Amino acid sequence: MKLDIVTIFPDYFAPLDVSLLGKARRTGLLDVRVHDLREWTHDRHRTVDDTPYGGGPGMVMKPEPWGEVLDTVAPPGSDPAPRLVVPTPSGRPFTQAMAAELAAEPWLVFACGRYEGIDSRVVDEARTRMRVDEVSLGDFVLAGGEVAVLVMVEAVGRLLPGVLGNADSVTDDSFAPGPMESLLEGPVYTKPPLWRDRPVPEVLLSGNHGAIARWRRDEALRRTARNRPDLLVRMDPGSLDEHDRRV
Ligand SMILES: COC(=O)COc1cccc(COC(=O)c2cn[nH]c2)c1
Repeated sequence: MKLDIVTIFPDYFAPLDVSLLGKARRTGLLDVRVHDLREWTHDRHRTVDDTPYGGGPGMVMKPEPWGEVLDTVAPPGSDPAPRLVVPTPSGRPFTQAMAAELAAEPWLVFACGRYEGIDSRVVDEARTRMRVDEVSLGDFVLAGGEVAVLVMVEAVGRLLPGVLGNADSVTDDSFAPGPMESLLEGPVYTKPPLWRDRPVPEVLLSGNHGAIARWRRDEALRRTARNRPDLLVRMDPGSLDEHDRRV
């Protein structure tokens, strides 16, 4: 997969050289390129922002540099065209399903907004020649898109075959399709069996895989009911059996 990231703070993406994603880059699974938007400015001060039309606080990112960098990074007529992903508080919610969808794309371009945002004509113009997704990571405001892009690159990158050591840990993710879909992960344990007078739940040491699976589902249901009741109401009632309802 090819990833292009456009930002005024390229150093934010140094972390992509470490850990899993660093290995994926070195093995060629991921081809990540970071572009400094200021290289597409032509004035002495390398200006990327200006005051908002209609007044109001803060600054808006000028359209010209964005138009030029997107023309360079994703020349009109590129085939396949890339998918442009723009993190923004006013976007569609980013979910595991969207991460999986993006992981199937051959080429993603991430645009990191700053200040009050990017001149809206940039996204409008980009839509004429590529798919554009304005994506929100949650109901909060960051100073810019860089951290949001790091989150999305990690969420997408770990789904790429070969990037993660153990493919199984992707299939039983929270929110991954299957019987535990849209349930939160339950508690996990490892050695020692007793730690500061706290034992590991007996069932997990029993070797009774049916009982272990049931216990894990019960714990996932309990945690979901406690922390994310909204997920439970969204679940298909058919996927909850009599036992589930009593948990
Ligand atoms: C068209 O898109 C834009 O103009 C994007 O502009 C901005 C401006 C400021 C900050 C950000 C980063 O995104 C978030 O803060 C964010 C995403 N999810 N939750 C919070 C982006």
